Amino acid sequence: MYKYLDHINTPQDIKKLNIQELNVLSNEIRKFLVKSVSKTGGHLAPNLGVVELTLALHYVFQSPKDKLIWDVGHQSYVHKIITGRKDKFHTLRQFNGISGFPKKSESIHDIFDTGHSSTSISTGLGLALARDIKKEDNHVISIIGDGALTGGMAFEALNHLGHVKTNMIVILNDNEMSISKNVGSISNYLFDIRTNKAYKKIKDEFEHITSYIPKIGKTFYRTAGKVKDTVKYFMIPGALFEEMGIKYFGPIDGHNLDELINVLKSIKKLEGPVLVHVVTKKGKGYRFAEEHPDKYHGVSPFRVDKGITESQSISYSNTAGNKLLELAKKDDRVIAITAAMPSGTGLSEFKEAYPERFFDVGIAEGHAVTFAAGLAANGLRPYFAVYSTFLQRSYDQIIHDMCIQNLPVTLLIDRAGLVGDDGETHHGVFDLSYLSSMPNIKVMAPKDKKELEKMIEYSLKVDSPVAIRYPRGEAIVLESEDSNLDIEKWEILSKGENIAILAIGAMVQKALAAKEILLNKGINITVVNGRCLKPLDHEGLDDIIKSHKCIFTVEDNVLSGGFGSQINLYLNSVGFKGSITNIGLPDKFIEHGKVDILYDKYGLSSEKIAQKIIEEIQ
Ligand SMILES: Cc1ncc(C[n+]2csc(CCOP(=O)(O)OP(=O)(O)O)c2C)c(N)n1
Ligand SMILES: CC(=O)[C@@H](O)[C@H](O)COP(=O)(O)O
Ligand SMILES: [Mg+2]
Repeated sequence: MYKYLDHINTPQDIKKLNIQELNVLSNEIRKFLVKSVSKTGGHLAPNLGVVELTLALHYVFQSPKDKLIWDVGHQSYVHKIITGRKDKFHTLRQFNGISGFPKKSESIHDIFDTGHSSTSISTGLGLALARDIKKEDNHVISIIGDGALTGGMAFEALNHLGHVKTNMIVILNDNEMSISKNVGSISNYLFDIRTNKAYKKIKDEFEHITSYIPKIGKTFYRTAGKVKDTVKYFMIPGALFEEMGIKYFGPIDGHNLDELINVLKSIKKLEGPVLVHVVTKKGKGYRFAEEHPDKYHGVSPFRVDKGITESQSISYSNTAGNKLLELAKKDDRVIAITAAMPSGTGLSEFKEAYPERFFDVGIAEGHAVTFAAGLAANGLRPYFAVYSTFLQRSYDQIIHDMCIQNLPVTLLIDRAGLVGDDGETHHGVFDLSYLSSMPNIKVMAPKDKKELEKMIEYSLKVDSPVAIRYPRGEAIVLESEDSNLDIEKWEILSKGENIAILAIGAMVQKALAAKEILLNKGINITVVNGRCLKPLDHEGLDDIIKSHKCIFTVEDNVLSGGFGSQINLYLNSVGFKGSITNIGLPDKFIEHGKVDILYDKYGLSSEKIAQKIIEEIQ
């Protein structure tokens, strides 16, 4: 089928090919990627952009002795394909299949597990300094994208690297894209480097003039040296990195295997830290992805000849974005913030409508929270829309900058609960636990679309931090006549006898379906929408325990510290004598796979909830 790819099983096989053959192999890998990812879904455009770069790295270095660390890791598919996982590639991101990110458990060539951004230089530096201490001999290579370089941690690591000056290589894969167009002053700086055509001409002229200087006199020579240093800041590509103590090489064409291999071979011999600036095209080789690298960053299954079809359904993300836009029209204090995910969080239209009140801060979730707190401290009403898993980066900022000062920042926490295919690094299953332990913040989760809208409206009326968490995907609308106008009060959705399920967020729908299953078996239970976790609706709970002796709590969060834990604490404090059973996620990292498969495996499907209730009451 494939002339070269069929014979590539280990990185050693790459080394047997010449440049011409490697170029043919690159084309074959692109075909393979498009065909395979069109069936499984996955991060297509980032991988199409790094085919030659990955081959060149494996050609020049000796993996796994030399350590390749992929930042975020969403662009490690080519690396996976040539390190023995080509035959399993059709299982990518499927339950029990290979992961969409590097996993040490999968291969000796995967050095470090990733999924979150901007960690590769810190990891690499740790590996390199451990190597030095243990007197080992290998190369450490961190491959970081221009988007990931907007994350503060990357700069903390460069700061450290330039100081300790150990042997380490940083490959900066610059495709001008984060998920959307990359933003920020560093991104502008890289753009200037890439496009500085005048640089070479001016540099040549300057060197020509200064070559006469020794004949003129020492003083002038010294002065000219200083001028040259100053000019360097403006003229020499990568001066920023050079000044940090890191040798800069580039920009290099990341699709030219000859050039890539030659440069990598040369820098391999150098002492000290080196940064190689490689310019690539995201989506290269597949027309649709080249034209819309943002839309092809991560894709669901699609037809290769037609490209992706965009979903027509309204997601929770779009619901939140639309509601925010509506509020912004009426209230000019409303500000929207994203950390490099404007479209994923439903803010694209807000960005178009109110560019002056929209901020993309780059992959900088910690900064986003403190920045929002600053805006709130000066009277504005910032909304930070962020995936639950990435908000973990802001734990201290939420406490120190939002909650202690009781500032009215609202966190719109998208992708809460199980997210599916991205797996353990991306599930948003800790937020209820860590947020509900913080004073001053209100923590909510809507059962459906209408309730999300209501919560966002409510957040604008209160003068304190608010966190609203909602799941990935289509926004459902549940039938309910909510007589309760107070969103902090719980809602009784169905009245039964003696047994009550208290559910939160996406689990309310599961609880209602479990109730139907039980009704068919002659068991009539109460279902409560526990939409506000903090403050906890004590009055509502008091009423429920008056008439129910068996309480079940259901949440798509870890059991430890979450919805059920908070209810247990309260029921203990009032001396509840009945039984309480908590249903939620266990104390382990949850693997990847379709959400419904995972719900079922971890007891959160309606069938499993009903089954658990039957077991407990028998
Ligand atoms: C902490 C964190 N925030 C956000 C994300 C979501 N995310 C994944 S890839 C990506 C863009 C990365 O851009 P870049 O590093 O340039 O890689 P490219 O896809 O362009 O190759 C973002 C924002 C993440 N993985 N981790
Ligand atoms: C690699 C990464 O972190 C993102 O690309 C993430 O996979 C996006 O997830 P969604 O598909 O839910 O937007
Ligand atoms: Mg990029």
